[in-house]
Parts: sequence; C-alpha cells; structure tokens
Amino acid sequence: MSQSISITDEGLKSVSHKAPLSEVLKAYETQGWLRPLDLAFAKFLQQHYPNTCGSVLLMAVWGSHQLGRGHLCLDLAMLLESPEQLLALPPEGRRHDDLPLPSQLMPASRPQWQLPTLLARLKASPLVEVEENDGVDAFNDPNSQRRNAPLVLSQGRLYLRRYFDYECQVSALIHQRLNTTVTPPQQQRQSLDALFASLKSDAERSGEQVHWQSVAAALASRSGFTVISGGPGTGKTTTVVRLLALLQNQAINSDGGGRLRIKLAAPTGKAAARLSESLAGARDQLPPELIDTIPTEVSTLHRLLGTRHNSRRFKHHSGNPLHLDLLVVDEASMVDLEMMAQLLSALPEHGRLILLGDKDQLASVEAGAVLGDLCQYADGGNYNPQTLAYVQQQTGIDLRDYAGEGTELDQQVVVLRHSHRFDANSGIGRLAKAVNDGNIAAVKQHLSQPSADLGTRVLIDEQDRNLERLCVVGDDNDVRSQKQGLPQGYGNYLSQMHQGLAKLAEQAQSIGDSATGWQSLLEQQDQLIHKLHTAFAQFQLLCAVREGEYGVQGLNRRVAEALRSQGLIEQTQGWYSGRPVIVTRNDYGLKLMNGDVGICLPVFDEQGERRLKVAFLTIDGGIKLVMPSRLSDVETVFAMTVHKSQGSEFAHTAMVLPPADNPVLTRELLYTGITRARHWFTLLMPRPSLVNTMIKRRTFRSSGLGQRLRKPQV
Ligand SMILES: Nc1ncnc2c1ncn2[C@@H]1O[C@H](COP(=O)(O)OP(=O)(O)OP(=O)(O)O)[C@@H](O)[C@H]1O
Repeated sequence: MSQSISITDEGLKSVSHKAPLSEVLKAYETQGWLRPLDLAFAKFLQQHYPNTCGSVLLMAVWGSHQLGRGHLCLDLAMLLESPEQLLALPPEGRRHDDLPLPSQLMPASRPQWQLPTLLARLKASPLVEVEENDGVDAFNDPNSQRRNAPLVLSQGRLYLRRYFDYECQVSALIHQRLNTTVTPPQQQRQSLDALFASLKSDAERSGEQVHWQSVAAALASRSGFTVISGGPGTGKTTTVVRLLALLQNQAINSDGGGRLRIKLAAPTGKAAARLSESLAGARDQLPPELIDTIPTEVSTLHRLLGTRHNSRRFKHHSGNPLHLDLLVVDEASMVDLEMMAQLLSALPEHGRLILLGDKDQLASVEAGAVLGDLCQYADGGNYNPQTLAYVQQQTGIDLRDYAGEGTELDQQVVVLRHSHRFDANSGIGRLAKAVNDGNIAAVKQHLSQPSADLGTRVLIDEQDRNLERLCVVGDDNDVRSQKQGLPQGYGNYLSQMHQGLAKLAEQAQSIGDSATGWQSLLEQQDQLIHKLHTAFAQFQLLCAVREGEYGVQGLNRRVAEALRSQGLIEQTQGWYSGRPVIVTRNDYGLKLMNGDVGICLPVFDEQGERRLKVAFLTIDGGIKLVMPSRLSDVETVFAMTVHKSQGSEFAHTAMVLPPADNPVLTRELLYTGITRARHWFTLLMPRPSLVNTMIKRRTFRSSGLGQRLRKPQV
C-alpha cells in the first residue's frame, strides 16, 4: 500500500513497541502477514468514515484477514483470548523477529481490549450494523442509518457485510426448502424395499444394523432439502441413483404424468467427471425399465449456473432460475458460502436440492464450511419422534439409537457409515477411520503394520532417495497387493508416452499425403492422450504445505530432477514433453477450470505438423488441445497440495508430510489425503510423531451459519 492508513486511536498509537499501529500493520503487509487487500479495506473505511476509532479499524483489518483464511467472520471473544492462534500469525513457518505480535497490539491489560468495551465501541460505530437477539436492532429499524454499514456485528461475531448477507441468504433459502414437504405415495414402502433389497447385508436385513442407504432415500423423498454425507465408497452415488429412479417413477405414474427435470453437478471438472463415471456404474445396476429415467450428464456448478465474462454473477439467479425440478450436487464439502448462496438463489421455488459429500474432509478453499455447518450434529442423528415414526413406517428401520431433539435441518441430514470400497482388512479404510475418530493408538498400529494397500516411509533427511524412487518407479514392496498390479510412480505414464510418441512418429513417416492415413494417425493420437491421462492418474504425490522443500515447488523440482536423471523427461524448466500441469485459476475464455490437469506433448495437427500442446480431457470425454503460450495460470503438478486434490482420486496416492509442525497440519488434511487413494496409500514423513500432532489438531472456521440454520423460525 503506498499511503498507509493512520490508526490514531488512543492506546493504539504506540503499543508496547515504539512504532505506531499503522506502521506495524504496514510491516505485517510487507512481511506477507496480511494481504494488501486487508489494509486497503481499512483505508477505504477510514476515508468514508474519517472519525472511526482505531480499534474498530483494526477489527476490520482482522475481519478481512480472517475471510482470506476461509473464516466467515471474526470471533471477537476468541480473538481477545488467543489472538495469535485465531489469526494464525505469524503465518506458516515465519518468525516474528522485530515485529510485535497481535497480542502485543491488543494488550489484555488495557480496558479497551476487554470484550464488553470492544463490543460497545463496535456497536457505537457508524461502520457497524448490529443484529441483536432481542430484535431491537438496526435490522428491525427501517429508519436506521446503518442498514448498509460495511460491517455487521452479530452474536459476538464481526462480519464483512457481503458475507453476512450470504450467510443469511443461505440459511433463509435452506429453511424455505425444508418447509417444502412432500407426502410420499402410499406404496412407497414397497418400492423402497424393492430398490434397496439387493444392497442389504444379512445384519441389515435382520434389523441388527441400520441400513442407512434406505434411511437416506426415505428422508430425501419427503423434503425439498437433504444432505447425504459419507466417506469414500459408502454408497452415496448408488443411493442417490436409486432415489432418483424412485422419484422419477412416482412422477411418471402421477396424475400429471410428467418426468422430473433432474440435473447433477459438482464443484470441479474432475469431481464432475468422477461422478459421471460412478453414475454410469450405479445406473447399470437399476432394473432395465428405470435406467433411462436417470440423466447421464454431470456438469460443473459454474457451467450449470452459466458463467458471464468478467463477472462474479451467473446467468441463472433468482430472476432467471434454473429449469429443473431436482438438483443433486456432489462433493458438497468443496462448495463455499458464496457459491452456495448463488446456487440456492438460482433454484426455482419448487426445486429440490440433495447435497452429497464427506463432512469430515477439508472445507472449501474459499470462505465457509457449509457442509460442516449443515452436518454439525450428524453423527448422533438427533432424529425427533416424527422422523423415527416416518422412517419406521417407510423402511421398517428402528432409529431409536439415533433419537434426539434435533432441529428441522437435522432431520434431513443422514450419514452413510459403512464403506463398500474398503473391506474390513483394508489398511486405507482402517487408517482413514482411525484418523477420523482421533484414535492415535489405532493410527500408530496401522502405520506400523503396513498392509496390502498401505505403506509408510520414514524419510531420514532431504537427501533420502526413497522419495525419488517412489515417485519414479512406484512401489515394488512385496507386502503390497498384486491384485491390481503394483502401485505405480510417474515413470509408468512417461514410459508409455515415449513409446506411444515414437510409434506415431514412425507411422507419420510412412503416411505421405494419404488423408485417411492422417485421419487414422490423429485417432491413434487421441487414444494415446486418453491412455496417458489414465496412466498419469495412477499416481499422485500430495503435499501438506505449499512452502519449502516439502512444499509444492520444492517437491516438483525434486521429482522433475529425478525423472530427468532417469531420461524420462528432457528438461525440468519451461515446456517439455510429459510436463503435467494443473490450472490454478478459472479461464472462461479457454473453458478451463481451476484444478483441470493437462499433459504437455508434441501433437500432430491435420496438416501433419507436430507442435508442443497441452492436452486436457473434457467432462464429456473429449480432448482439448491448448498452445502452452495461451496458458497463464498453470503450475507443474508432479506434486499437488491436498487442498487441490479434493474431488480427485488416484489409484496410488503418496502423501509427504513436512519435517516441522505448522498450523495447517490438521486431522482433516490427513484424512482428505488418505481418502484420495483408491487402491494404495503411502505416507512419507520425516518425523512420524507429527502424525499425532495432526490428529489432535482440528480445522476450525468461524461461522454463524450452523447456529443460524438451527434458529427456530418465526
Ligand atoms: N449397500 C451396498 N452393498 C454393496 N456394495 C455397495 C453398496 N452400496 C454401494 N456399493 C458399491 O460400492 C461402491 C461405491 O459406491 P458408490 O460409488 O455409490 O459410493 P460413493 O460414496 O458415491 O463413493 P465416492 O467415494 O466415490 O463418492 C460401488 O462399487 C457400489 O456398487
């Protein structure tokens, strides 16, 4: 920031350090502790409200900083209690040297940093609108001057206006949908029994265990809003496909006789492609007469809502709603608050919404933890007597062990608790569960006794070549299952690439100007591109942090060097054959989305010229070839952060932990990394004890959404 804000409040002018607060904050920005946007926001507020006191402006800076870290609001009590912890300052791996810490800027010994005083100052400020519980507040006063104030204070939480509005909007629209109840037809019980009979184990058939898939379908059939959460392979897609068949059949046989307009979507292209694949498998298991009633197309949320060039707003919104009766959104844990608000606004009034996802995964990259807030009490069920009676009547299932006093929302949230992908002997399944349960002893046991699908490597230091070996050749450890072949490294797709490219080059020599010859070569080239993408997805190295030798760049460098030394790639910089890249920002012009992965290859065009292009796969199974020079926001993806890997799965996933602790190392991060593995998981760690620290540390996001969603409606 060229001009600093001047925060001149009494008591803030000089803190325990000599420099005035404005200079300290500027230094925070220079050191990368704060974003330029955070200070620019405070400066903007000060220009429009010149007499604002310093403590209020400082809260605006912290509020903006927290938003950048995924929190919806600033929790004031937590801020005053443990500022460094809440604000995560100094950031990941930085030292504070001469910079004063936030607790030194807000010394608890001064009266102004007592919660009641701070709240009083905020309430008195024209910058802040207040939402009070008792209803006597600016919100209910049509003459209030503060209705458009840039900050909102609610229940001890300070929001930036836009995010407060999103929170209220999401809550109101979910309530509206929860109020849309549907009375299932008389014969639904028989249909549900028939559709789910083949999915029940003996224990579920006898009533010894709850068959949660039937419960989920029964609950979703009665409401305009349902959440189905479950870990990998717990049968979310299978359940929803059978539910859709049920509802579609009911609609076709109803008096109106019309088909439901059903749409399916996911937050990223990768997640959409994955849903599309498992949807096809689940459809095939339906009775033949029902298969065609289920759509096959899955789109990204952006495509569903219709992006507009250079605009945050979509084509579909409350004034131009989507043309559908029922929407299923997969990987809902990745949907942030802003996107959820836009999605809910774009639904037609009668449109039903079913969210699928894994509540235990990391929250969205952008602000909010919507799925987590929706599923706050999901493990206990908390089903009220009406729900118990309804489920008993519809499925014969007794849910008394999950009875409670849950709110209207809690009645429509179901957790699928049994993984059909990982059997009782699977190391991945057991490790993921132990991590999720916070059971350190069990985690230790699973890691010390590697099983067919689980391996560990302790890295002695940065020179430990175990990492390179794993990334190049995969794992030839005998302990691993031979059932699916052996876990691969990146050498596999690169060897296939060299062979495939050499074959195409040889063929091109002999074609001459035969048009059919070139046609056939281009077809084989497409097949090769598909094959290489499949081979590339056999292995992925995940990292927990961005910075340093164990971060994305450090590991990308190290893996590329190892591949070059084996002659698998020619260079490690710039564009080269075999370079895999990930898109880091949506490019609406090129129709490439954040998270899309491409592979750089020499590609023949129709004129027989061969040039380096980056080959991406589209959701509908096509290929998109892009000149490298047109790609501005991409990075090499031999290593990928766990955050970026959400919504993707790899046959063999290896996760590297850094040697030193840092606040981003959480239980959710470890769980998300492990659950990206389909057949094999390898954990690489310089310091095994760090796993315990990670399991103990939970991700936390300040939000009022959970409370708001559960507030009784008047
Ligand atoms: N009740 C069941 N009994 C046996 N197998 C099942 C059952 N439900 C689902 N499956 C099988 O388990 C596998 C995973 O199911 P599905 O794809 O529906 O799970 P998911 O929760 O959507 O998985 P993902 O983690 O990929 O999102 C599929 O092969 C499916 O056929």
